[in-house]
Amino acid sequence: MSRLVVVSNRVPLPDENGNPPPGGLAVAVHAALRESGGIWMGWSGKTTGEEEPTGLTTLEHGKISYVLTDLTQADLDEYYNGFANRVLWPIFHCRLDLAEYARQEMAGYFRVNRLFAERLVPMLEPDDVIWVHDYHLIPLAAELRKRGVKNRIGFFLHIPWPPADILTALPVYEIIMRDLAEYDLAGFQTDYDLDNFVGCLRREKWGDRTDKNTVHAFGHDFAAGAYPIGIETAEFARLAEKAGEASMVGEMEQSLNGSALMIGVDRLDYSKGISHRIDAFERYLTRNPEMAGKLTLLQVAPHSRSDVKEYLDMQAQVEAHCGRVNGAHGTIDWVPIRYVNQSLTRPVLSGLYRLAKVGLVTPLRDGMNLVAKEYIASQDPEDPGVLVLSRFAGAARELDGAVFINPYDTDQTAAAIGRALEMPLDERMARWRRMMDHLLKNDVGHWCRSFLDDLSEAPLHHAAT
Ligand SMILES: O=P(O)(O)OC[C@H]1O[C@H](O[C@H]2O[C@H](CO)[C@@H](O)[C@H](O)[C@H]2O)[C@H](O)[C@@H](O)[C@@H]1O
Ligand SMILES: O=c1ccn([C@@H]2O[C@H](COP(=O)(O)OP(=O)(O)O)[C@@H](O)[C@H]2O)c(=O)[nH]1
Repeated sequence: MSRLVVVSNRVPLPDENGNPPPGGLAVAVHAALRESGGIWMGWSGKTTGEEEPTGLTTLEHGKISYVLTDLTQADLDEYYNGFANRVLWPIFHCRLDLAEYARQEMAGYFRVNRLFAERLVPMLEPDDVIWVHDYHLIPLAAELRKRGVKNRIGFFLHIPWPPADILTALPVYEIIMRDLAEYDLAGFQTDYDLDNFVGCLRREKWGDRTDKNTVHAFGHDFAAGAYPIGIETAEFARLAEKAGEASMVGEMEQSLNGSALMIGVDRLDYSKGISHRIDAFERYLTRNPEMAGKLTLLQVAPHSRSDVKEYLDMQAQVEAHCGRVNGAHGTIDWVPIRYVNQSLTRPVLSGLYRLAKVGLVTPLRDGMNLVAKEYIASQDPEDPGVLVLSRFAGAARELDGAVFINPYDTDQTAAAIGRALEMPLDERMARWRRMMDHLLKNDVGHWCRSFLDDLSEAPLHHAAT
Protein backbone atom coordinates (compact mmCIF):
# COMPACT_ATOMS: atom_id res chain seq x y z
CA MET A 1 0.00 0.00 0.00
CA SER A 2 1.32 3.47 -0.94
CA ARG A 3 1.98 6.07 1.75
CA LEU A 4 -0.44 8.98 1.86
CA VAL A 5 0.83 12.57 1.96
CA VAL A 6 -1.84 15.15 2.83
CA VAL A 7 -1.23 18.86 2.38
CA SER A 8 -3.62 21.54 3.64
CA ASN A 9 -3.33 25.09 4.94
CA ARG A 10 -4.38 24.10 8.46
CA VAL A 11 -3.28 20.82 10.05
CA PRO A 12 -5.62 19.31 12.68
CA LEU A 13 -3.01 18.09 15.18
CA PRO A 14 -3.82 15.07 17.38
CA ASP A 15 -3.74 15.11 21.18
CA GLU A 16 -0.89 13.56 23.18
CA ASN A 17 -2.38 10.07 22.64
CA GLY A 18 -2.43 10.52 18.88
CA ASN A 19 -6.23 10.96 18.72
CA PRO A 20 -7.37 13.38 16.01
CA PRO A 21 -9.26 16.50 17.04
CA PRO A 22 -13.05 16.38 16.57
CA GLY A 23 -14.27 17.13 13.06
CA GLY A 24 -15.26 14.77 10.27
CA LEU A 25 -12.48 15.63 7.84
CA ALA A 26 -9.76 15.35 10.49
CA VAL A 27 -11.08 12.00 11.69
CA ALA A 28 -11.55 10.48 8.22
CA VAL A 29 -8.21 11.64 6.83
CA HIS A 30 -6.43 10.49 10.01
CA ALA A 31 -8.02 7.07 9.59
CA ALA A 32 -6.66 6.85 6.04
CA LEU A 33 -3.22 8.07 7.18
CA ARG A 34 -3.13 5.56 10.03
CA GLU A 35 -3.80 2.73 7.61
CA SER A 36 -1.18 3.64 5.02
CA GLY A 37 1.22 5.67 7.17
CA GLY A 38 2.30 9.05 5.86
CA ILE A 39 2.67 12.76 6.28
CA TRP A 40 0.26 15.64 6.97
CA MET A 41 1.89 18.91 6.00
CA GLY A 42 0.70 22.49 6.41
CA TRP A 43 1.06 25.84 8.10
CA SER A 44 1.98 25.70 11.80
CA GLY A 45 -0.40 28.56 12.61
CA LYS A 46 2.65 30.61 13.69
CA THR A 47 4.40 33.54 12.09
CA THR A 48 8.11 34.23 12.50
CA GLY A 49 9.59 37.68 13.01
CA GLU A 50 12.21 36.83 10.35
CA GLU A 51 12.12 37.95 6.74
CA GLU A 52 12.61 34.39 5.51
CA PRO A 53 10.41 31.55 6.83
CA THR A 54 12.61 29.47 9.13
CA GLY A 55 10.84 27.01 11.36
CA LEU A 56 9.90 23.53 10.16
CA THR A 57 8.60 21.32 12.94
CA THR A 58 8.02 17.59 12.64
CA LEU A 59 5.88 15.72 15.17
CA GLU A 60 5.70 11.93 15.00
CA HIS A 61 2.64 9.97 16.12
CA GLY A 62 2.77 6.27 15.22
CA LYS A 63 2.91 5.95 11.45
CA ILE A 64 2.03 9.63 10.87
CA SER A 65 4.46 12.58 10.67
CA TYR A 66 3.03 16.08 11.03
CA VAL A 67 5.22 18.54 9.19
CA LEU A 68 4.48 22.15 10.05
CA THR A 69 5.96 25.18 8.44
CA ASP A 70 5.95 28.66 9.96
CA LEU A 71 5.21 31.62 7.70
CA THR A 72 6.54 35.16 7.81
CA GLN A 73 4.06 37.94 8.57
CA ALA A 74 4.33 39.04 4.91
CA ASP A 75 3.53 35.48 3.77
CA LEU A 76 0.48 35.33 5.99
CA ASP A 77 -0.76 38.76 4.92
CA GLU A 78 -0.26 38.12 1.22
CA TYR A 79 -1.03 34.40 0.87
CA TYR A 80 -3.78 33.70 3.46
CA ASN A 81 -5.37 37.06 4.34
CA GLY A 82 -4.59 38.50 0.91
CA PHE A 83 -4.89 36.38 -2.21
CA ALA A 84 -6.63 33.32 -0.69
CA ASN A 85 -9.23 35.17 1.39
CA ARG A 86 -9.59 38.52 -0.40
CA VAL A 87 -9.42 37.28 -4.00
CA LEU A 88 -10.05 33.55 -4.42
CA TRP A 89 -12.64 33.21 -1.64
CA PRO A 90 -14.92 36.07 -2.78
CA ILE A 91 -14.57 35.24 -6.49
CA PHE A 92 -15.24 31.52 -5.97
CA HIS A 93 -18.31 32.53 -3.90
CA CYS A 94 -19.48 34.82 -6.75
CA ARG A 95 -18.77 38.04 -4.80
CA LEU A 96 -16.82 40.04 -7.38
CA ASP A 97 -17.85 43.17 -5.47
CA LEU A 98 -15.73 42.05 -2.49
CA ALA A 99 -12.64 40.89 -4.40
CA GLU A 100 -9.56 43.09 -3.91
CA TYR A 101 -6.88 41.97 -6.34
CA ALA A 102 -3.31 43.14 -5.76
CA ARG A 103 -0.25 41.84 -7.60
CA GLN A 104 1.86 41.78 -4.48
CA GLU A 105 -0.60 39.48 -2.71
CA MET A 106 -0.87 37.25 -5.75
CA ALA A 107 2.95 36.96 -5.78
CA GLY A 108 2.87 36.04 -2.07
CA TYR A 109 0.35 33.27 -2.77
CA PHE A 110 2.56 31.68 -5.42
CA ARG A 111 5.65 32.20 -3.21
CA VAL A 112 4.09 30.26 -0.31
CA ASN A 113 3.06 27.48 -2.68
CA ARG A 114 6.69 27.30 -3.86
CA LEU A 115 7.83 27.17 -0.24
CA PHE A 116 5.48 24.27 0.50
CA ALA A 117 6.79 22.42 -2.59
CA GLU A 118 10.45 23.01 -1.69
CA ARG A 119 9.86 21.71 1.80
CA LEU A 120 7.81 18.71 0.72
CA VAL A 121 10.01 17.37 -2.10
CA PRO A 122 12.88 16.01 0.10
CA MET A 123 10.36 14.02 2.15
CA LEU A 124 8.66 12.30 -0.78
CA GLU A 125 9.09 8.66 -1.80
CA PRO A 126 8.36 7.51 -5.38
CA ASP A 127 5.18 5.60 -4.47
CA ASP A 128 3.61 8.25 -2.24
CA VAL A 129 0.09 9.37 -3.10
CA ILE A 130 -0.33 13.11 -2.49
CA TRP A 131 -3.67 14.70 -1.56
CA VAL A 132 -3.81 18.50 -1.60
CA HIS A 133 -6.75 20.37 -0.03
CA ASP A 134 -8.41 23.61 -0.98
CA TYR A 135 -8.00 26.97 -2.67
CA HIS A 136 -4.95 28.01 -0.66
CA LEU A 137 -2.82 25.45 -2.50
CA ILE A 138 -4.05 25.20 -6.11
CA PRO A 139 -0.54 25.79 -7.60
CA LEU A 140 1.15 23.15 -5.43
CA ALA A 141 1.05 20.30 -7.98
CA ALA A 142 2.55 22.54 -10.68
CA GLU A 143 5.35 23.51 -8.28
CA LEU A 144 5.97 19.86 -7.42
CA ARG A 145 5.98 18.86 -11.11
CA LYS A 146 8.58 21.57 -11.83
CA ARG A 147 10.75 19.85 -9.23
CA GLY A 148 10.42 16.48 -10.97
CA VAL A 149 7.68 14.94 -8.82
CA LYS A 150 5.83 12.28 -10.85
CA ASN A 151 3.69 10.86 -8.05
CA ARG A 152 -0.08 10.67 -8.15
CA ILE A 153 -1.41 14.00 -6.90
CA GLY A 154 -5.08 14.66 -6.16
CA PHE A 155 -6.76 17.95 -5.31
CA PHE A 156 -10.05 18.52 -3.49
CA LEU A 157 -11.73 21.92 -3.55
CA HIS A 158 -13.86 22.52 -0.45
CA ILE A 159 -15.49 25.69 -1.81
CA PRO A 160 -17.67 26.18 -4.92
CA TRP A 161 -16.23 26.48 -8.43
CA PRO A 162 -17.88 29.50 -10.12
CA PRO A 163 -19.17 29.80 -13.70
CA ALA A 164 -16.79 31.09 -16.40
CA ASP A 165 -18.37 34.57 -16.49
CA ILE A 166 -17.33 35.04 -12.86
CA LEU A 167 -13.98 33.29 -12.88
CA THR A 168 -12.66 35.17 -15.89
CA ALA A 169 -12.65 38.29 -13.70
CA LEU A 170 -9.67 36.76 -11.91
CA PRO A 171 -6.56 38.27 -13.56
CA VAL A 172 -4.56 35.04 -13.17
CA TYR A 173 -7.45 32.88 -14.36
CA GLU A 174 -5.41 30.97 -16.98
CA ILE A 175 -2.59 30.16 -14.55
CA ILE A 176 -5.07 28.83 -12.00
CA MET A 177 -6.75 26.66 -14.66
CA ARG A 178 -3.41 25.31 -15.93
CA ASP A 179 -2.25 24.64 -12.39
CA LEU A 180 -5.36 22.64 -11.64
CA ALA A 181 -4.74 20.53 -14.74
CA GLU A 182 -1.41 19.42 -13.21
CA TYR A 183 -3.30 17.18 -10.78
CA ASP A 184 -4.19 13.59 -11.67
CA LEU A 185 -7.60 14.02 -10.05
CA ALA A 186 -9.46 17.29 -9.41
CA GLY A 187 -12.34 16.75 -6.97
CA PHE A 188 -15.26 19.12 -6.37
CA GLN A 189 -18.11 19.18 -3.87
CA THR A 190 -20.99 18.89 -6.36
CA ASP A 191 -21.80 18.13 -9.99
CA TYR A 192 -22.60 21.85 -10.43
CA ASP A 193 -19.03 22.77 -9.44
CA LEU A 194 -17.62 20.14 -11.76
CA ASP A 195 -19.81 21.40 -14.62
CA ASN A 196 -18.66 24.97 -13.96
CA PHE A 197 -15.02 23.86 -14.05
CA VAL A 198 -15.49 22.06 -17.37
CA GLY A 199 -17.46 25.10 -18.62
CA CYS A 200 -14.42 27.30 -17.91
CA LEU A 201 -12.19 24.99 -19.97
CA ARG A 202 -14.71 24.95 -22.82
CA ARG A 203 -15.19 28.71 -22.84
CA GLU A 204 -11.50 29.30 -23.60
CA LYS A 205 -11.21 26.18 -25.82
CA TRP A 206 -8.58 24.78 -23.48
CA GLY A 207 -10.27 21.42 -23.12
CA ASP A 208 -13.42 19.42 -22.47
CA ARG A 209 -14.79 16.28 -20.90
CA THR A 210 -13.90 13.06 -22.72
CA ASP A 211 -16.16 10.93 -20.53
CA LYS A 212 -18.10 11.38 -17.29
CA ASN A 213 -14.99 11.53 -15.09
CA THR A 214 -12.18 12.37 -17.47
CA VAL A 215 -11.13 15.70 -18.88
CA HIS A 216 -8.73 16.44 -21.70
CA ALA A 217 -7.14 19.88 -21.32
CA PHE A 218 -3.83 21.60 -22.02
CA GLY A 219 -2.66 18.53 -23.93
CA HIS A 220 -3.35 15.70 -21.47
CA ASP A 221 -6.03 13.67 -19.72
CA PHE A 222 -6.82 13.89 -16.03
CA ALA A 223 -9.69 12.75 -13.83
CA ALA A 224 -12.28 15.17 -12.46
CA GLY A 225 -15.27 14.29 -10.33
CA ALA A 226 -17.78 15.35 -7.70
CA TYR A 227 -17.14 14.02 -4.17
CA PRO A 228 -19.65 15.61 -1.77
CA ILE A 229 -18.02 15.67 1.65
CA GLY A 230 -19.94 13.94 4.45
CA ILE A 231 -19.90 13.99 8.24
CA GLU A 232 -19.47 11.29 10.88
CA THR A 233 -23.21 10.69 10.76
CA ALA A 234 -23.52 7.83 13.27
CA GLU A 235 -21.20 9.58 15.73
CA PHE A 236 -23.25 12.80 15.55
CA ALA A 237 -26.47 10.88 16.14
CA ARG A 238 -24.87 9.18 19.16
CA LEU A 239 -23.64 12.50 20.57
CA ALA A 240 -27.04 14.10 20.13
CA GLU A 241 -28.87 11.24 21.81
CA LYS A 242 -26.92 11.70 25.03
CA ALA A 243 -26.60 15.47 24.69
CA GLY A 244 -29.21 16.16 27.36
CA GLU A 245 -26.35 15.34 29.73
CA ALA A 246 -24.46 18.46 28.63
CA SER A 247 -25.39 21.12 31.17
CA MET A 248 -25.31 23.91 28.60
CA VAL A 249 -28.07 22.20 26.58
CA GLY A 250 -30.25 21.68 29.68
CA GLU A 251 -29.76 25.30 30.70
CA MET A 252 -30.69 26.46 27.23
CA GLU A 253 -33.87 24.37 27.26
CA GLN A 254 -34.90 25.74 30.65
CA SER A 255 -34.19 29.31 29.69
CA LEU A 256 -36.42 29.05 26.62
CA ASN A 257 -39.36 28.93 28.96
CA GLY A 258 -41.48 26.96 26.50
CA SER A 259 -40.66 29.03 23.41
CA ALA A 260 -39.68 27.04 20.29
CA LEU A 261 -36.02 27.15 19.23
CA MET A 262 -34.60 27.78 15.76
CA ILE A 263 -30.85 27.50 15.25
CA GLY A 264 -28.22 28.94 12.92
CA VAL A 265 -24.55 27.92 13.23
CA ASP A 266 -22.00 29.60 11.00
CA ARG A 267 -18.50 31.04 10.97
CA LEU A 268 -18.97 34.80 10.69
CA ASP A 269 -18.54 34.87 6.94
CA TYR A 270 -20.41 36.97 4.37
CA SER A 271 -21.01 33.81 2.30
CA LYS A 272 -23.25 32.42 5.05
CA GLY A 273 -26.09 34.93 4.53
CA ILE A 274 -26.56 35.65 8.24
CA SER A 275 -27.97 39.17 7.78
CA HIS A 276 -30.42 37.91 5.13
CA ARG A 277 -31.55 35.22 7.60
CA ILE A 278 -32.11 37.75 10.36
CA ASP A 279 -34.13 39.93 7.99
CA ALA A 280 -36.30 36.91 7.10
CA PHE A 281 -36.82 36.10 10.78
CA GLU A 282 -37.88 39.68 11.39
CA ARG A 283 -40.30 39.49 8.44
CA TYR A 284 -41.79 36.34 9.95
CA LEU A 285 -42.23 38.02 13.35
CA THR A 286 -43.81 41.07 11.75
CA ARG A 287 -46.29 38.90 9.82
CA ASN A 288 -47.02 36.63 12.80
CA PRO A 289 -47.28 38.93 15.81
CA GLU A 290 -48.96 36.14 17.82
CA MET A 291 -45.53 34.37 17.82
CA ALA A 292 -43.97 37.07 20.00
CA GLY A 293 -42.46 35.30 23.01
CA LYS A 294 -43.07 31.87 21.44
CA LEU A 295 -40.06 31.58 19.13
CA THR A 296 -36.33 32.17 19.68
CA LEU A 297 -33.49 32.15 17.16
CA LEU A 298 -30.12 31.05 18.52
CA GLN A 299 -27.40 32.25 16.17
CA VAL A 300 -23.99 30.74 16.96
CA ALA A 301 -21.38 32.70 15.00
CA PRO A 302 -17.70 32.32 15.95
CA HIS A 303 -15.42 35.05 14.60
CA SER A 304 -13.46 34.16 11.48
CA ARG A 305 -10.63 35.75 9.44
CA SER A 306 -10.86 38.90 11.50
CA ASP A 307 -7.70 40.37 9.93
CA VAL A 308 -9.61 40.77 6.68
CA LYS A 309 -11.50 44.05 6.32
CA GLU A 310 -14.59 42.59 4.61
CA TYR A 311 -15.04 40.20 7.56
CA LEU A 312 -14.86 43.02 10.10
CA ASP A 313 -17.43 44.98 8.10
CA MET A 314 -19.85 42.06 8.03
CA GLN A 315 -19.38 41.39 11.75
CA ALA A 316 -20.54 44.92 12.46
CA GLN A 317 -23.43 44.50 10.03
CA VAL A 318 -24.69 41.27 11.66
CA GLU A 319 -24.46 42.82 15.14
CA ALA A 320 -26.47 45.80 13.94
CA HIS A 321 -29.15 43.54 12.42
CA CYS A 322 -29.48 41.50 15.65
CA GLY A 323 -29.64 44.65 17.76
CA ARG A 324 -32.32 46.16 15.53
CA VAL A 325 -34.58 43.08 15.63
CA ASN A 326 -34.14 42.58 19.38
CA GLY A 327 -34.81 46.25 20.03
CA ALA A 328 -37.89 46.39 17.81
CA HIS A 329 -39.50 43.05 18.72
CA GLY A 330 -38.09 42.02 22.12
CA THR A 331 -39.95 42.43 25.39
CA ILE A 332 -38.68 42.59 28.94
CA ASP A 333 -38.96 38.81 29.25
CA TRP A 334 -38.15 37.70 25.67
CA VAL A 335 -35.17 38.29 23.36
CA PRO A 336 -35.98 37.08 19.82
CA ILE A 337 -32.34 36.50 18.76
CA ARG A 338 -29.66 35.12 21.03
CA TYR A 339 -26.42 35.95 19.28
CA VAL A 340 -23.18 34.31 20.46
CA ASN A 341 -19.68 34.58 19.02
CA GLN A 342 -18.42 31.74 21.18
CA SER A 343 -17.31 28.55 19.42
CA LEU A 344 -19.22 25.56 20.83
CA THR A 345 -18.05 21.97 21.14
CA ARG A 346 -19.63 19.16 19.13
CA PRO A 347 -21.44 17.55 22.10
CA VAL A 348 -23.07 20.90 22.91
CA LEU A 349 -23.82 21.70 19.26
CA SER A 350 -25.41 18.30 18.66
CA GLY A 351 -27.69 18.81 21.68
CA LEU A 352 -28.70 22.29 20.53
CA TYR A 353 -29.41 21.00 17.02
CA ARG A 354 -31.68 18.35 18.53
CA LEU A 355 -33.46 20.87 20.71
CA ALA A 356 -34.17 23.14 17.73
CA LYS A 357 -37.46 22.64 15.86
CA VAL A 358 -35.95 24.36 12.83
CA GLY A 359 -32.39 24.45 11.47
CA LEU A 360 -31.76 27.58 9.40
CA VAL A 361 -28.97 27.09 6.86
CA THR A 362 -29.27 29.97 4.41
CA PRO A 363 -25.89 30.71 2.78
CA LEU A 364 -25.70 32.92 -0.29
CA ARG A 365 -23.20 30.35 -1.60
CA ASP A 366 -21.40 27.51 0.17
CA GLY A 367 -19.17 24.65 -0.97
CA MET A 368 -21.06 22.10 1.11
CA ASN A 369 -22.18 23.32 4.58
CA LEU A 370 -21.60 20.58 7.12
CA VAL A 371 -23.93 22.24 9.63
CA ALA A 372 -26.91 21.25 7.44
CA LYS A 373 -25.83 17.61 7.63
CA GLU A 374 -25.04 17.76 11.35
CA TYR A 375 -28.49 19.22 12.05
CA ILE A 376 -30.16 16.25 10.34
CA ALA A 377 -27.89 13.67 12.01
CA SER A 378 -28.72 15.09 15.46
CA GLN A 379 -32.51 14.86 15.26
CA ASP A 380 -34.76 12.66 17.37
CA PRO A 381 -36.14 10.05 14.90
CA GLU A 382 -39.51 10.13 16.69
CA ASP A 383 -39.85 13.92 16.58
CA PRO A 384 -37.39 15.39 14.06
CA GLY A 385 -36.98 19.09 13.35
CA VAL A 386 -37.12 20.65 9.89
CA LEU A 387 -34.14 21.89 7.87
CA VAL A 388 -34.66 25.15 5.97
CA LEU A 389 -31.89 25.10 3.39
CA SER A 390 -30.56 27.53 0.81
CA ARG A 391 -30.54 26.18 -2.71
CA PHE A 392 -27.04 27.69 -3.00
CA ALA A 393 -25.41 25.35 -0.46
CA GLY A 394 -23.65 22.30 -1.88
CA ALA A 395 -25.65 20.26 0.64
CA ALA A 396 -28.84 21.13 -1.29
CA ARG A 397 -27.75 18.67 -4.03
CA GLU A 398 -28.18 15.84 -1.53
CA LEU A 399 -30.62 16.83 1.25
CA ASP A 400 -33.81 16.62 -0.78
CA GLY A 401 -36.08 16.49 2.28
CA ALA A 402 -35.25 20.05 3.30
CA VAL A 403 -37.54 23.05 2.78
CA PHE A 404 -35.62 24.93 0.10
CA ILE A 405 -35.29 28.69 -0.05
CA ASN A 406 -33.58 31.35 -2.10
CA PRO A 407 -31.88 33.50 0.59
CA TYR A 408 -32.28 36.64 -1.56
CA ASP A 409 -36.07 36.21 -1.31
CA THR A 410 -36.87 37.41 2.22
CA ASP A 411 -40.60 36.69 1.88
CA GLN A 412 -39.91 33.13 0.79
CA THR A 413 -37.55 32.46 3.72
CA ALA A 414 -40.06 33.99 6.14
CA ALA A 415 -42.80 31.74 4.72
CA ALA A 416 -40.48 28.71 4.94
CA ILE A 417 -39.98 29.38 8.66
CA GLY A 418 -43.77 29.28 9.12
CA ARG A 419 -44.08 26.11 7.04
CA ALA A 420 -41.31 24.40 9.01
CA LEU A 421 -42.84 25.31 12.35
CA GLU A 422 -46.25 24.01 11.31
CA MET A 423 -45.17 20.86 9.48
CA PRO A 424 -47.08 17.74 10.66
CA LEU A 425 -45.12 14.99 12.39
CA ASP A 426 -45.59 12.35 9.65
CA GLU A 427 -44.20 14.70 6.99
CA ARG A 428 -41.27 15.68 9.22
CA MET A 429 -40.47 12.01 9.85
CA ALA A 430 -40.65 11.05 6.18
CA ARG A 431 -38.41 13.94 5.08
CA TRP A 432 -35.91 13.30 7.87
CA ARG A 433 -35.68 9.53 7.23
CA ARG A 434 -34.82 10.09 3.57
CA MET A 435 -32.03 12.51 4.41
CA MET A 436 -30.69 10.48 7.35
CA ASP A 437 -30.46 7.30 5.24
CA HIS A 438 -28.50 9.23 2.64
CA LEU A 439 -26.13 10.67 5.27
CA LEU A 440 -25.54 7.29 6.93
CA LYS A 441 -24.55 5.80 3.58
CA ASN A 442 -22.53 8.78 2.40
CA ASP A 443 -20.56 9.65 5.51
CA VAL A 444 -17.11 11.23 5.64
CA GLY A 445 -15.37 7.84 5.56
CA HIS A 446 -17.16 7.08 2.28
CA TRP A 447 -16.04 10.47 0.90
CA CYS A 448 -12.42 9.84 1.82
CA ARG A 449 -12.35 6.31 0.39
CA SER A 450 -14.11 7.30 -2.87
CA PHE A 451 -11.64 10.10 -3.52
CA LEU A 452 -8.56 7.99 -2.75
CA ASP A 453 -9.87 5.00 -4.76
CA ASP A 454 -10.47 7.19 -7.80
CA LEU A 455 -7.07 8.86 -7.37
CA SER A 456 -5.39 5.47 -7.39
CA GLU A 457 -7.04 4.72 -10.76
CA ALA A 458 -6.74 8.15 -12.39
CA PRO A 459 -4.87 8.39 -15.70
CA LEU A 460 -1.25 9.29 -14.96
CA HIS A 461 -0.08 12.04 -17.30
CA HIS A 462 3.19 12.46 -15.45
CA ALA A 463 4.05 8.77 -15.22
CA ALA A 464 7.75 8.09 -14.70
CA THR A 465 9.49 7.54 -18.02
O1 LIG B 1 -9.35 27.90 7.88
P1 LIG B 1 -10.29 29.10 7.98
O2 LIG B 1 -9.87 30.24 7.10
O3 LIG B 1 -10.53 29.51 9.41
O4 LIG B 1 -11.73 28.63 7.45
C1 LIG B 1 -12.38 27.44 7.87
C2 LIG B 1 -12.62 26.51 6.68
O5 LIG B 1 -13.58 27.17 5.84
C3 LIG B 1 -13.84 26.60 4.55
O6 LIG B 1 -14.71 25.48 4.67
C4 LIG B 1 -15.19 24.79 3.52
O7 LIG B 1 -15.08 23.39 3.73
C5 LIG B 1 -16.19 22.73 4.32
C6 LIG B 1 -15.85 21.23 4.39
O8 LIG B 1 -15.62 20.71 3.10
C7 LIG B 1 -17.45 22.99 3.49
O9 LIG B 1 -18.57 22.34 4.08
C8 LIG B 1 -17.72 24.49 3.46
O10 LIG B 1 -18.84 24.76 2.63
C9 LIG B 1 -16.50 25.25 2.92
O11 LIG B 1 -16.71 26.65 3.11
C10 LIG B 1 -12.55 26.34 3.83
O12 LIG B 1 -12.80 25.77 2.56
C11 LIG B 1 -11.58 25.51 4.64
O13 LIG B 1 -10.34 25.35 3.95
C12 LIG B 1 -11.32 26.28 5.93
O14 LIG B 1 -10.40 25.56 6.76
O1 LIG C 1 -19.31 26.91 17.39
C1 LIG C 1 -19.08 26.16 16.45
C2 LIG C 1 -19.50 26.46 15.13
C3 LIG C 1 -19.20 25.56 14.11
N1 LIG C 1 -18.52 24.41 14.38
C4 LIG C 1 -18.25 23.43 13.30
O2 LIG C 1 -17.66 24.08 12.19
C5 LIG C 1 -18.01 23.37 11.00
C6 LIG C 1 -18.48 24.35 9.96
O3 LIG C 1 -18.46 23.69 8.72
P1 LIG C 1 -19.32 24.18 7.49
O4 LIG C 1 -19.07 23.23 6.39
O5 LIG C 1 -20.75 24.34 7.86
O6 LIG C 1 -18.76 25.63 7.13
P2 LIG C 1 -17.27 26.23 7.02
O7 LIG C 1 -17.06 27.00 8.28
O8 LIG C 1 -16.31 25.09 6.86
O9 LIG C 1 -17.34 27.14 5.84
C7 LIG C 1 -19.09 22.36 11.38
O10 LIG C 1 -18.53 21.06 11.44
C8 LIG C 1 -19.53 22.82 12.77
O11 LIG C 1 -19.95 21.78 13.63
C9 LIG C 1 -18.11 24.10 15.66
O12 LIG C 1 -17.52 23.06 15.91
N2 LIG C 1 -18.42 24.99 16.67
